Amino acid sequence: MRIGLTGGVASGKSTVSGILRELGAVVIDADLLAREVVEKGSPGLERVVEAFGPEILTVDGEMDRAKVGAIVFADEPQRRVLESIVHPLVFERIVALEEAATEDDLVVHDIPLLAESGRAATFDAVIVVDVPPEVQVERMVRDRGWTREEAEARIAAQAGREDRLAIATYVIDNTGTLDDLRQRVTEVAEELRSRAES
Ligand SMILES: CC(C)(COP(=O)(O)OP(=O)(O)OC[C@H]1O[C@@H](n2cnc3c(N)ncnc32)[C@H](O)[C@@H]1O)[C@@H](O)C(=O)NCCC(=O)NCCS
Ligand SMILES: Nc1ncnc2c1ncn2[C@@H]1O[C@H](COP(=O)(O)OP(=O)(O)OP(=O)(O)O)[C@@H](O)[C@H]1O
Repeated sequence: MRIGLTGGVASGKSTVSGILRELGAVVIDADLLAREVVEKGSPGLERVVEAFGPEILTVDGEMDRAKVGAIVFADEPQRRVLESIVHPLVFERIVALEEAATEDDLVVHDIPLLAESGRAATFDAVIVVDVPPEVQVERMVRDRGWTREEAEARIAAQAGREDRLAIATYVIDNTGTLDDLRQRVTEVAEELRSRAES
């Protein structure tokens, strides 16, 4: 089964995918792939430098993620430019990783922008991790040291909560404790396994 996993920034997707991995799922993480395709010295990073200038590199030749984030989350056309470079490269890697998975695997695609992509219907089921925007902001400020403004800019760059909930087969409410989350994820994984068997 191919499962889409999504949720707003800092909703808890990585935490959920970590639990699913412990429960035996194969996880394909789009954020991780989006980092790999612009690694130091990669053709992807070369293209980002052509578009945004060498000032987005650190002294070590890595992409300065904070600098690029400050540019693209303040300016939608710039964000589209970055996405037009990164997304096709990520998609290529997703296809290659999927080919490596076996038929019995529960393959979970952690895709932050699944609602925006229009690809939700290509999955057998979609899990949406849901928290209200106040909780997203609180967790970004608490755990990432971002300002409230930075956190709000990232939320504003994404689909609204209702648009994400509209693509959900399963909603995972993550306003409770991490123990509550683990219990709900385990329930959803069991339902997915019984669907796969039927
Ligand atoms: C702008 C960048 C350099 C900022 O890096 P940073 O380390 O601060 O964030 P990171 O990559 O870990 O992403 C954290 C979260 O931000 C949100 N986010 C990232 N990119 C985007 C985007 N283009 N639009 C809306 N939200 C986004 C997602 O919720 C993601 O889970 C980076 O996010 C990036 O390269 N974005 C473009 C690629 C992309 O769209 N990735 C998202 C899924 S493929
Ligand atoms: N139920 C919870 N209670 C408290 N903190 C939580 C809970 N779930 C997740 N967190 C914390 O909130 C932060 C965001 O979670 P996580 O990194 O899993 O979100 P994400 O959706 O993957 O984020 P991103 O969109 O940036 O990839 C993390 O610091 C995580 O430890």
